[in-house]
Amino acid sequence: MPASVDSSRPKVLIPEKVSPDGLALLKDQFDVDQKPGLSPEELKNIIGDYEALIVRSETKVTADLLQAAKKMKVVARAGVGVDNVDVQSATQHGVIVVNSPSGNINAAAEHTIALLMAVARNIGDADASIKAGKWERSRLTGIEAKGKTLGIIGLGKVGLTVARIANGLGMKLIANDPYANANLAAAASVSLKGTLAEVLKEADFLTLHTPLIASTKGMIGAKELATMKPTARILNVARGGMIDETALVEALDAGTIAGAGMDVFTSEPPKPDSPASRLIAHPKVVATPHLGASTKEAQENVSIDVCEQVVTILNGGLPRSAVNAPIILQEEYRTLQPFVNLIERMGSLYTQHYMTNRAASGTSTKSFRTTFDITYEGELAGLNTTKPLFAALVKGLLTPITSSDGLNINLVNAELVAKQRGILINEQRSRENVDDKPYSSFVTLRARASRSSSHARSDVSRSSSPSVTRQPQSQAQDADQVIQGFVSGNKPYISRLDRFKGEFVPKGTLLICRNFDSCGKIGYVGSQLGKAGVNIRFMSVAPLYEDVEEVGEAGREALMILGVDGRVDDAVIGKLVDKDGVLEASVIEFE
Ligand SMILES: NC(=O)c1ccc[n+]([C@@H]2O[C@H](COP(=O)([O-])OP(=O)(O)OC[C@H]3O[C@@H](n4cnc5c(N)ncnc54)[C@H](O)[C@@H]3O)[C@@H](O)[C@H]2O)c1
Ligand SMILES: O=C(O)[C@H](O)COP(=O)(O)O
Repeated sequence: MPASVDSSRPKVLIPEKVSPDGLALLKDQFDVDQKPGLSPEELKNIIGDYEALIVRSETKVTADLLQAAKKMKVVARAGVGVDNVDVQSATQHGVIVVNSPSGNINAAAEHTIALLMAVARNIGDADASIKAGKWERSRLTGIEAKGKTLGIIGLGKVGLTVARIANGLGMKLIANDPYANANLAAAASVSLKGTLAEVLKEADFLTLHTPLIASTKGMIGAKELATMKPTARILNVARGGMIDETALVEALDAGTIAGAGMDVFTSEPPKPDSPASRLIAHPKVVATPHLGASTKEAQENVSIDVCEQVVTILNGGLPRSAVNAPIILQEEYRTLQPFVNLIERMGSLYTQHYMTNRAASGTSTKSFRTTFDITYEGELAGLNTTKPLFAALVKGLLTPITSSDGLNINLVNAELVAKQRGILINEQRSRENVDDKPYSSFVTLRARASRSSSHARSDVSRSSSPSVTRQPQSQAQDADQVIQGFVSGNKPYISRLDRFKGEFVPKGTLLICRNFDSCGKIGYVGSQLGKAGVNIRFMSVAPLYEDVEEVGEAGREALMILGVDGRVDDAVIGKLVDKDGVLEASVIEFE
């Protein structure tokens, strides 16, 4: 019987143009139907026959479509962004969504360099001019890349690749990425700057390579553009929405920014008369229609990557890049889920408390932590596998600083992701007796100070986004950072945060303040939050872990942990961190 009419073979539908290199991997085992140009209605009518769907960015995989996809096991996105897939609905239907987070890195980096050169040498303008029959040599004089400073915002996979190519062009490289790995940056000849402002001030070319997340949305607006050199040129091959398009058009008009190379826009394709359309039409702008990933090679890579994953899933395995794959397998769920939950929250608390959303009085210092020790004590030490706990830690550390579609950590890929980011995680087990405690297992997460990182036992290494920490004034700059927790009644508790002990549940929005342990501090914080309309749900005080006599009166501090409803914005934090108030405050969001 010919393969195509064997009704027992799973069926794969491809309603868009996807490179044939990956599709060849499917054809031995599955019936593959390529049907470009289907209307949403036609797609819905036939989707019920298929076990797998492979798309790029054009097909809208809606909740309605997934409802009709009764046999569907996997939706594969041949690229990174899954904005066109209703991932939540897929999860509800038990459909795994996979993507290809690395297949188009080089293409995006090379496109950035292409735009840089095009902007430097007026290529778009010159091309239009000569095609119009003109010969304008002096008007179109450009500048060279060699010797110029390239400011890179976001030194991840694409940013680092851009840096390596630009290094070959003789450019001076500077970058801002609070989570960048200092070793990888140094190896690429990039000098890391502590603030975005420093990069903006020095850059001759500025290129953006961050995900579009809350902290990067609108990160380059009128205020930031005003601090740049009037000769500076800006490139964006990441995502629309990070640059205020109206402000950029105004700066180009005013001559306070010299040019721009844009591949991505707030609305795609741009609506007529939108700020994106005005930017594209600007004579100082070279624009491309989201072509960063559109090379033959990148399309082959992403096609092979996702088709391999479709084969794995349809054969009952776990994919390497699932957007919504579980961290734990069904059979381990009951034992491990509470600890997966705890450890993911400990990782998230680490990143948010030490690296983001933190304000402190006085001068703060940033430090990069990439070596972690995680110790499992009590019953947990006897587990056959700690892989899900490891994956939960990597996920917790990285999720607060990555877009949901850029990094999908699961059981299969956690180790690889950690390795790519240069994070070392040493797992240790201790059978210390916890009989006298209200819990059976206990977890300690220790971020090593750089002085001790060279002694790290690297039995497990994974990636992590490097950390920038504003350290507490009273904490030695080279002290380890410690978080401890346990599970009781299936609920996660944090029991130690650095030098402070006190139990709290890592849930909802928490405001964590460090203060001198003196009268009036709780009242001060309560009154500032009250004025800002922020409701306090609960409050817990964590005193020093050490003997107070050892730290002396000056070091007598405590933590206040408040569960709050409502937004604690920078203005409120600014009021809290005050001589009458607290020494430091951070806002932590848990799902
Ligand atoms: N135009 C295209 O076709 C195309 C193709 C591929 C990737 N992309 C986009 O390029 C961007 C980068 O992709 P990637 O694979 O390098 O991602 P990545 O996750 O490897 O790197 C992102 C980096 O940004 C850093 N970062 C996060 N928040 C930051 C902040 N507030 N300030 C400075 N740095 C911050 C992270 O620490 C990380 O190092 C993404 O937006 C991705 O969607 C676009
Ligand atoms: O998300 C991506 O992978 C890139 O932005 C490219 O998307 P595309 O497949 O639509 O070119």
